[in-house]
Amino acid sequence: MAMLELKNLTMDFGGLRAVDNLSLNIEKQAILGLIGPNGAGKSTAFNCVAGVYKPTGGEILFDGENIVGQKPWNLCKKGMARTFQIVKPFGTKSVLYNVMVGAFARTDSTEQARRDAEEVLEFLNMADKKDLRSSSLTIADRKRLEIARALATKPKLLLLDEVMAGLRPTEVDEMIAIIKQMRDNGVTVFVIEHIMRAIMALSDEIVVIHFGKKICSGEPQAVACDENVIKAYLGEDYAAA
Ligand SMILES: Nc1ncnc2c1ncn2[C@@H]1O[C@H](COP(=O)(O)OP(=O)(O)OP(=O)(O)O)[C@@H](O)[C@H]1O
Repeated sequence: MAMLELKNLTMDFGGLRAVDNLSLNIEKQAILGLIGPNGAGKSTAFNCVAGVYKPTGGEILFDGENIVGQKPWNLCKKGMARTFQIVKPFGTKSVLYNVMVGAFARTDSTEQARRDAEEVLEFLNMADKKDLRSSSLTIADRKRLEIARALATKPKLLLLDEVMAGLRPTEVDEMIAIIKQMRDNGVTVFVIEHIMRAIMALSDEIVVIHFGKKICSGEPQAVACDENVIKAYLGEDYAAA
């Protein structure tokens, strides 16, 4: 059974159809990349999956259960976590405190939350930064902190929304390695990303949307050569490179 299945997912904002009959499957422990031009409907699709929006049509099966209409905190308890495009930690609080907030989704014990948070920070190579104020972190570390907060909730499915935007090439490489490691540890990953090099290196499968509709899906190499994808998103320069 797939970890996540979208069946004809549709989301209308008044007269605007932001997501249009989108269907896709993410197998357990796979990484699926969702790409498309600005305004294609990627974040809206994420927000439907994460329970922020109630879709106007279709079904969302999370580990076999139709979760349409369930609230984000319920979904978090069931094992879904997400990061946000705009990173907003509690800036005056320490890195550790911020990650413990995530860990409290799973436990009422402060000691347990601290242990879980420290373990996650260790995994993300941020253990030495745990006492720093979050507002003092670099962009790359803020992105890691965002992932740490999500990971501390112990998700089965992690939704990553542009976690590589603004990173330097070496930081992108580190992030790719971290995400693959998370997958190897058992997490299924649904990722939105504009950096093509990263999405190509990461994804087992890529789905491309344009005006809310799926225009292509498949293995990264095949998607990158698809004529419709080149026209709608990648451009001729990418194809020639
Ligand atoms: N809350 C909202 N109310 C009305 N329209 C919205 C809302 N959220 C998104 N939209 C519209 O839905 C469409 C899809 O937007 P969305 O943010 O999902 O695209 P995206 O693919 O994530 O874009 P980007 O790559 O720029 O983040 C756009 O036309 C956008 O203006």
